[in-house]
Amino acid sequence: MLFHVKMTVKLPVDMDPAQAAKLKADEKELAQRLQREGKWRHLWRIAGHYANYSVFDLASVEELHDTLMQLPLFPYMEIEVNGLCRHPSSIHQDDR
Ligand SMILES: O=C(O)CC1=CCC(=O)O1
Repeated sequence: MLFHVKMTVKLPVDMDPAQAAKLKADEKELAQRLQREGKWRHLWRIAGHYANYSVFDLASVEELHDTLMQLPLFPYMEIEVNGLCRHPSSIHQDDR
């Protein structure tokens, strides 16, 4: 199942810079592992925002929920999710 996810990061302005750097490094490590596993298909910065558009390929809504909750930055993100399905006019044979 494909999910389009918008993540907007809102770190507290008074967060300790070392804590923020650790959260970002941990987030990057997990994000790159999930990309290597093929679960986090796309990760795009939204220009001009501390936010991203991502596409996840996961087995279920439950797996999406668990994956998002594991993200180190989860407590500091606003997350919007939309499920994706094939468009009848799409010329692409697969969904990649
Ligand atoms: O910077 C972001 O948009 C949040 C984020 C997601 C994966 C990552 O490494 O950072």
